[in-house]
Amino acid sequence: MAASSSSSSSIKPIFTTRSKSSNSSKSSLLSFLHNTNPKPISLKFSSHNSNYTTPPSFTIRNSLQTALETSELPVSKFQDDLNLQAVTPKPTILVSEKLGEAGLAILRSFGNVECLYDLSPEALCEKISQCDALIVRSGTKVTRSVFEAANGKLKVVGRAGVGIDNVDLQAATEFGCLVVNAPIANTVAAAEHGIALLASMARNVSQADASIKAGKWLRSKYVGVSLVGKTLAVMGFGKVGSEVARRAKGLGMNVIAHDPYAPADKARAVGVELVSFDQALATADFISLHMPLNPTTSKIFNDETFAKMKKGVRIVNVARGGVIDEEALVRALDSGVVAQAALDVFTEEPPAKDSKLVQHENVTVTPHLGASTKEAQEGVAIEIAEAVVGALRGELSATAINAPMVPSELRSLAGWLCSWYPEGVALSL
Ligand SMILES: NC(=O)C1=CN([C@@H]2O[C@H](COP(=O)(O)OP(=O)(O)OC[C@H]3O[C@@H](n4cnc5c(N)ncnc54)[C@H](O)[C@@H]3O)[C@@H](O)[C@H]2O)C=CC1
Ligand SMILES: O=C(O)C(=O)COP(=O)(O)O
Repeated sequence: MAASSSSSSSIKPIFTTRSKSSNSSKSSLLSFLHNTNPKPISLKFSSHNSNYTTPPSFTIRNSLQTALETSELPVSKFQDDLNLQAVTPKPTILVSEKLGEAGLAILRSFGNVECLYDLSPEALCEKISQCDALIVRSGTKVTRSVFEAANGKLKVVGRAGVGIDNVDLQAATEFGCLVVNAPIANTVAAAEHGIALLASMARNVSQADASIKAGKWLRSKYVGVSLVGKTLAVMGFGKVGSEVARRAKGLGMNVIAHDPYAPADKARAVGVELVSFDQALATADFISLHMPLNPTTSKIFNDETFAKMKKGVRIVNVARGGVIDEEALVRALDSGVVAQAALDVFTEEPPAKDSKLVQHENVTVTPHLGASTKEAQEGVAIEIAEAVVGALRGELSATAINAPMVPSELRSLAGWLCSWYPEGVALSL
């Protein structure tokens, strides 16, 4: 494939585009074709070194379809030529973890849906080469091996939730696979779970519950601490963090937040003061974690940072286990620097049965339930199904985490066009 910045008369066809206003509702993977730059740009492809001899995937055809519909070309000529509608097969969508019915219904109306919930990593790699899209939650690791095994067929990975730390984004991008998530629908559920853990930790609810079921009646052992008037540091003032802050203020807490990227006016609007990381640690009676897991936040809570906390601090984590050095947390609990922790998430999920952290008497745990309400799961399922179907249709995704599709699609499109037009093709924009 060769690309040049000038057009050539020996090359056909020339795709020109209509003005943006002519079809504003239709976004496309080829939306960059809607170029308002008066200087024409053209990409020239020739078949000389193209490896593409097979017809394009449905995604490419859908993108091309959209491009044709929004162009000034005599569409029928090309539609007849390319037989876009007739050759489009139904995509295969693999759902590897439990997804709400409403989302599955949307997916089924568009493609062939296979729900296989307990695939081993090896079985996933074996299956993936037959799939156009994969939908996961937090339990499926979408590793480089998965993208390698997909052999170019996998076009979209949909994360039915927020955190995308279980998807190798670098590999996805390299393999031309779009990753989309569902960032909105589980925000309130996660915030409510954070508040549930905060309150139950402060009043020893789970320990007291276990003791009474074991035949004990320990009223003095389980005297708790009050929330009102205490300082809560929200670490990560995004969607979940800000909802936790709002609710904590309703409980009479003094709320501060640390987030290097949060706008001060957003915090002010909730009545929250944005502070530095160290200031948050030094001031807080309670710390609630709501940042994503990434290389910057990995084990950001460690021996050094626990040492900066107020003695007797209480920590809630509904973000990701990996933001805490779990061995350091055990040490901090043993020394009393951390009085209690309430954890929904763990570095390894599920954690080992004999995990010192999980078994610690001052630790309350739940099995990654932050997003697990009926309402949130229905919402997330719809949100991710719409995002995945949109991406497969060739539409530009509002929740794309990476954006590898344009070059990849263009390469595939170029190869395919070259197989139809061996003398070469120019896209004039
Ligand atoms: N336990 C569960 O079931 C759930 C867990 N989550 C976790 O919660 C995280 C947050 O979710 P949302 O609030 O929806 O995401 P979000 O993207 O709206 O908020 C994350 C915030 O963290 C901030 N941040 C990034 N690096 C930071 C750092 N080093 N220190 C402090 N703040 C930092 C960002 O600026 C952003 O404002 C997700 O990434 C996910 O891992 C989300 C939903 C459910
Ligand atoms: O949305 C998130 O980031 C979550 O952690 C929710 O995870 P889940 O989809 O319940 O496995």
